[in-house]
Amino acid sequence: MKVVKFGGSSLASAQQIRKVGQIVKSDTERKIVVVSAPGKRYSEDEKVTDLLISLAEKSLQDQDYSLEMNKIVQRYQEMAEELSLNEEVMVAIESRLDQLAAGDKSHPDYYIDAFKASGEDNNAKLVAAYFNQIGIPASYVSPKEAGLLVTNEPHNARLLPDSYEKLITLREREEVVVFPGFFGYTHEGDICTFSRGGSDITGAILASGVNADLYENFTDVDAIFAANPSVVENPMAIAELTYREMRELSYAGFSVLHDEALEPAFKKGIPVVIKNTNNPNAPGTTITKEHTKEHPPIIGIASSSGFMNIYIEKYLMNREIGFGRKVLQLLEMYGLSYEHTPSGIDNMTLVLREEQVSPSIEEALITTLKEKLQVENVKIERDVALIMLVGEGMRDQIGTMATAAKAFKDQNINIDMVNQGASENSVMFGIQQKDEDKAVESLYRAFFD
Ligand SMILES: Nc1ncnc2c1ncn2[C@@H]1O[C@H](COP(=O)(O)OP(=O)(O)O)[C@@H](O)[C@H]1O
Ligand SMILES: N[C@@H](CC(=O)OP(=O)(O)O)C(=O)O
Repeated sequence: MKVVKFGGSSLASAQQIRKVGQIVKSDTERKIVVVSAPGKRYSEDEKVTDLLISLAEKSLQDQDYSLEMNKIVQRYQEMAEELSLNEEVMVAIESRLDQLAAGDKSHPDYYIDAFKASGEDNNAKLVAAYFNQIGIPASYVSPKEAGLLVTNEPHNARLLPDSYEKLITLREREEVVVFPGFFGYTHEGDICTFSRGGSDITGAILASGVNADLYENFTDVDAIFAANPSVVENPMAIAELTYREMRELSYAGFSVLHDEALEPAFKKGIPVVIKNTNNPNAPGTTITKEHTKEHPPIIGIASSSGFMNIYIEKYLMNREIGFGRKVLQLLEMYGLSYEHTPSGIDNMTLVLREEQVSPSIEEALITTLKEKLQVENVKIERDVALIMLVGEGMRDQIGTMATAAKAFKDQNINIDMVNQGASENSVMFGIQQKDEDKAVESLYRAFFD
């Protein structure tokens, strides 16, 4: 049995949905189909999820949201008409949107999440109707009915593991299950979505829940490339990579697969294949436990911006028992999560996502570090990008650092921070955001050309 997820780009128009129908029809093992909301049809187009967020925000402020509502309804309407679906589908979609607009606004985050989730929910109803029309017996199944339970964290929910007890029963369905991605229900019955791009997570959860043989993730590229194709021209396609490598690459910017989508598949050892809806015969990229084929020592180069460094200096820091704990406790006190903590003898750098740290939190943090922990120097650097060189083969390769350092030097890029774990699966470089693309291009040339 295969679980198949189709991303927003694969479901953006009637023409794309027809391709999806053919892909599902061509393999009877494709029994569970997870769908995203309609994505972009062309680069300047709007994703339905983004339209739903602006609609909900306007509605919360009692502003006129008719423009967004019309655009959303029109997106589904055009697809339903072109696919010659009967009126029932559009009646259900429009009445759900009206019901949401009239919903409880006393908890804005839940109000927004219910709207966000409707993008996938309505699309699943439409796709199920289309499958039946072309002779694929199918039914829409809601996360509530299937028992997909999540934490009470709007915009950033996580799966509650007891969901698995019920999800296994999806295996018993005769017909193809069409399941909306991106959200689940809390124990209290509220809708909470995963973070953006989270339909990939739903696909992985269902694959794990039903013990699938394969999780196929259909998108709009032939493979995962060794570098982001919008930064490097014609990057090399990766035939195979491990969960560990993919986890690091998707964390650091390979948006083609959500980084949280790997854990459920990894735990059960279910292989994941990335494939192209527009070219389904291309072999795609397989993500597995171990490499089975020959592969280069560096498998990919990813980059991600929006980080900040908090550099802390205190003489004899290395002798002070509990200093690191106290620093991290301070972060906890301000509700901040940290990404990395490279350190020296008398200094420590905290790498954080900068969107969490408002100027007032920054000021309070500096004051507390100086007053409570007697830190001598605190330096803040914003607009930091992280560049990640990933590859399990790096371990047995001499000279990786030398090649990377030369690539940075050739482009006159200053390295602010280097972080390499003992596992030697990856090396991370902190640089200024303005140099991000230049750094990826230069590293790509150094390792792949
Ligand atoms: N290393 C990479 N390899 C392939 N695609 C990448 C990579 N890094 C970023 N991408 C981008 O990921 C996109 C596919 O992901 P996404 O937009 O989430 O698709 P979907 O709509 O199918 O969910 C590609 O179109 C590509 O621009
Ligand atoms: N529609 C949601 C969830 C998702 O996974 O979408 P996509 O498959 O288009 O990345 C979003 O835009 O975040």
